[in-house]
Amino acid sequence: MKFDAHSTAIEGVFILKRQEIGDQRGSFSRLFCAEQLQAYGWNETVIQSNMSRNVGAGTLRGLHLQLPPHAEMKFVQAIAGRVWDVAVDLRKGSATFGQHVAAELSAENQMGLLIPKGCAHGFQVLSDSATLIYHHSASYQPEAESGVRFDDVALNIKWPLTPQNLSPRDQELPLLASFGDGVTL
Ligand SMILES: Cc1cn([C@H]2C[C@H](O)[C@@H](COP(=O)(O)OP(=O)(O)O[C@H]3O[C@H](C)C(=O)[C@H](O)[C@H]3O)O2)c(=O)[nH]c1=O
Repeated sequence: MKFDAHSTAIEGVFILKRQEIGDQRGSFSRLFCAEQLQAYGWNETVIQSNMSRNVGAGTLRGLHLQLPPHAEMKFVQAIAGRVWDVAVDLRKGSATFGQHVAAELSAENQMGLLIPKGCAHGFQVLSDSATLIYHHSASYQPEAESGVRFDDVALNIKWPLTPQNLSPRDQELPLLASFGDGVTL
């Protein structure tokens, strides 16, 4: 079983399509493979895996990242429904600082987004509900949690639907300008 990888405009952000093998009983697919993902920069242990269950088209979570020394890589996949998944480059010295890439992730298209340290992640639900699985290379450290506002004009993210259901925290996240010239990793 192999992941079909596609690079993006942001270095280190990859779209990885998992393989699904079906038969008369249903199907089998691999959600993570350390050996294969090394080729796309994942050279650390999976420390935590999380599940995000979401209801309501338009629901938006993010854009979040953990700051050093707890910066983390994430591999995000949809196992039910459809989301518009976004990564924003906040790395100091990156040629794409402040830029973002987006991809539709769904149970059907089997796509996942590999997000390197120093990039913020967020998504918007496109279906009535959606469930995401995350693999993380670091543990959750609330004191290291940061993020950038989903509607910051400096990011110019064209969310497909009217954003809904944002948490109070997400509504108050800082703007890109507050990151100066970026996160030092
Ligand atoms: C992320 C996380 C959260 N929590 C607790 C903290 C809260 O009590 C509750 C919900 O947390 P939060 O509102 O931060 O969840 P999301 O807004 O979905 O955050 C996630 O959504 C964006 C899009 C991401 O990329 C991150 O994985 C993550 O930040 O779960 C934990 O106990 N462990 C965790 O790893």
